Amino acid sequence: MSDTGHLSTRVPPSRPSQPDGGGTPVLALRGATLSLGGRTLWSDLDLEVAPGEFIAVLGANGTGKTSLLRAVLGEHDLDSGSIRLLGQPLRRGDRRIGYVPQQRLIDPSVPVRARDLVAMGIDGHRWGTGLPSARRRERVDRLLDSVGALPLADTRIGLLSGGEQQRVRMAQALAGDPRLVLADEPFLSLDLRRQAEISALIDEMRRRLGFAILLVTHDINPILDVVDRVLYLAGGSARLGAPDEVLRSDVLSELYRSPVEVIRSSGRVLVVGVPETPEDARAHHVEAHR
Ligand SMILES: Nc1ncnc2c1ncn2[C@@H]1O[C@H](COP(=O)(O)OP(=O)(O)OP(=O)(O)O)[C@@H](O)[C@H]1O
Repeated sequence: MSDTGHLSTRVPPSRPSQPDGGGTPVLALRGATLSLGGRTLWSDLDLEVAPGEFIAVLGANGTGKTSLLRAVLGEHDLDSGSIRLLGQPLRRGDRRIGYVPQQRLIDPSVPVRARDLVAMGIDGHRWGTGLPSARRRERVDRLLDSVGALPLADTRIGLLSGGEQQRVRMAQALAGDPRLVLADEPFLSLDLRRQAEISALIDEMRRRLGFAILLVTHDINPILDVVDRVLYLAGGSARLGAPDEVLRSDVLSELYRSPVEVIRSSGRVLVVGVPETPEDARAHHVEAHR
C-alpha cells in the first residue's frame, strides 16, 4: 500500500480461498484508468484476482464500482492500462465471465419465467440456436436446482421475491460455467435473513464450482465472514486487502483525506463520517454500513 493515498492498490493477494500455486490470475488489472463523462473515476488501479477468490468492491455512490464491472465485461474502454482474463486480453461477451447485474423491478405481467431467464444465460442472443431443447431444459433445471430455485422454474420473474430473483439470476450467471462472476449489489432491497441466505449461497457455489467473484456492495456485513479481500474505492484511489487491513479508521481516513471512523459492534462494521467526495470532506454525513 502506498502512503501517498494515490497509487494505493499494489498489495499482494492475501488469503485467497483456493490458491492455485502461483498460476495465472483469473483477472488482472494493471495500471487501469477509467474516465466517463469527462471525469476520471479511478486511476492506476492494479488488481489480481486469484482462482476461487472472493473480492468485495466497496465505496460511496459514484466512485465507479459498477463501471469497474462494466470495464471487466469489456463495455468500457480504459484510458490506459490493461485488463486480462486468465492471462489473455479481454473479449467482450466472454463466456468465462458470469454477470449478475443490479436488480431491477420487473413487472409481474412480463411473461418471462425463471426458466426462460436461465435459458437466456445458456443460449442467449449471442449463442444462436444453442442446445437441443430437451438438453437445454435439463441444463436449466440443473442450474435452478443448484441455487435451490427449481420449484420456481415456471413462475414469472416479476412474481418472485427479491431473494428468489437473486437465486434465479445467479443460476443465469452460472450458465456458462464461468471462471469469474461479477455481481452488482446482490443484497439490494433484501432483508437481513435473505441477505445472509444469498451470501451463503454465493460462497457455497464459488467453493464448489471454483469461480472467483467480484461483488459490488454498499454493505460489507452480509459477506464479512466469507470475503477474502476488499477493494475500497474513493476519490479515484483505492485500497486493497483483507477486511481487517482496509476497514480501519486510519486507512479509510487516508483514502478519503478526511476523518472517517470504522466502528465494529457485535461482529458488524459501520463506517461513519464518509464525505460526499474527498473534495467535500467537511460536509460530513453518516454512511452506515448496516
Ligand atoms: N456510460 C457512461 N457515460 C458517462 N458517465 C457514466 C457512464 N456510466 C457511468 N457514468 C458515471 O460514472 C460515475 C460512476 O458510476 P458508477 O455507476 O460506476 O458508480 P458506482 O460506484 O457503482 O455508484 P453507486 O454506488 O451509486 O451505484 C457516475 O457519476 C456515473 O454517472
